[in-house]
Amino acid sequence: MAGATILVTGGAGYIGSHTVRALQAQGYQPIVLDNLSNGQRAIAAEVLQVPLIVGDTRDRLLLDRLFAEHPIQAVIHFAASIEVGESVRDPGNFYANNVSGSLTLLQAMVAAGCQQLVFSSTCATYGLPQVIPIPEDHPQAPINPYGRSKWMVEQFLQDFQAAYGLRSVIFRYFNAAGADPKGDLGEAHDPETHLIPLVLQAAAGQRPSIQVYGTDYPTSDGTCIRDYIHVCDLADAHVRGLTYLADGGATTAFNLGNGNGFSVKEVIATAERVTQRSIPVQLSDRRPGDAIALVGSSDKARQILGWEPQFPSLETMIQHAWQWQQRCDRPS
Ligand SMILES: NC(=O)c1ccc[n+]([C@@H]2O[C@H](COP(=O)([O-])OP(=O)(O)OC[C@H]3O[C@@H](n4cnc5c(N)ncnc54)[C@H](O)[C@@H]3O)[C@@H](O)[C@H]2O)c1
Ligand SMILES: O=c1ccn([C@@H]2O[C@H](COP(=O)(O)OP(=O)(O)O[C@H]3O[C@H](CO)[C@@H](O)[C@H](O)[C@H]3O)[C@@H](O)[C@H]2O)c(=O)[nH]1
Repeated sequence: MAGATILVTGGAGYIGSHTVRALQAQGYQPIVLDNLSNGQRAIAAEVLQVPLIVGDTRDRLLLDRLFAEHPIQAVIHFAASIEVGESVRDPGNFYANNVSGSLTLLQAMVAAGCQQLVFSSTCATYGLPQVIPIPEDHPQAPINPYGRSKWMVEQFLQDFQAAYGLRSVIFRYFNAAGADPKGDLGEAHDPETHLIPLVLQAAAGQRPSIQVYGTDYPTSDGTCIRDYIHVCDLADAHVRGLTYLADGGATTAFNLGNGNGFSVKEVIATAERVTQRSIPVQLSDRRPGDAIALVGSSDKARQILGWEPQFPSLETMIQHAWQWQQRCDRPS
């Protein structure tokens, strides 16, 4: 499939931009559709020099035009609203963007005869885990609108395979972290809500402290536990997902994580070691919608896709994110 045109929705965002680079490295021709609500025009247009169509996944006329004008072999669908806390405060916008946007895209794909999709889902679809590490066949019972929005789309994908033959790889990521080791791509959200970049902003003195959301969880130090996965390892999995679909693979879901859980306090301590700075901490109430612990088994992706994370260490992820953070600090 090298040389094939791949539509990447949300390709100006964090995981999408790293995936565009991985596609380019393998000889694919990515084109990006992004409404720039949370993405960076300069990253797409200047750093990656990828064709960027500024538009929305809910715009069916635009999608029909894109499929008519480009020989799109497959779609990688990142475009979504992503913050758990915001989904609790404003579920309407979440469902409108994540559910309607995905449905509009799927219908446009069917109309255009494009039959292969890689979809960004999340470990948040599992809800409160009954076993750790979580396998893919764990019951899905999301506890926030964000997770529910992704779970709904996962169900559409089963129906779309049965009815229209549209096949999908569903990736349930754990917590994306890190940055391209080259140093020119990374997480650039404004405002930022994710733990590691916020911790590094506190280390850099750009914010007075890092707030720890909840210290009374039933974990060893009272703070939430997450499984962090390097963004370049996520990007590599997407390229493998395309190969799986091109080889005729049926719709299925894969976890993408490292299988190691780190508490919020452990992340902060690791960041202090990496940056050699002390990071002021403010203990706060729990954030609505947060699961206590999310750690996944990714054996299925290893076995079926031959995927093996290249940067499994949390220190390395934070090191790469710190390199990116310092580059962003420098005047260009
Ligand atoms: N970051 C994580 O840890 C994580 C974990 C699990 C799943 N995910 C999923 O991965 C995907 C990418 O996440 P990310 O962290 O790169 O987020 P991001 O916000 O950096 O990227 C999403 C991109 O989609 C664009 N977008 C949003 N709605 C759109 C729409 N309707 N039409 C066109 N473009 C739109 C945004 O402008 C942004 O560039 C999302 O679907 C997210 O739910 C992320
Ligand atoms: O200032 C902060 C920010 C976060 N946290 C905590 O750190 C952990 C991680 O939070 P965050 O980095 O916001 O990620 P999640 O809420 O776990 O969500 C991310 O990871 C999910 C998969 O677990 C994805 O589905 C989401 O899209 C993505 O935003 C959580 O326990 C938060 O409560 C803090 O204590 N202080």
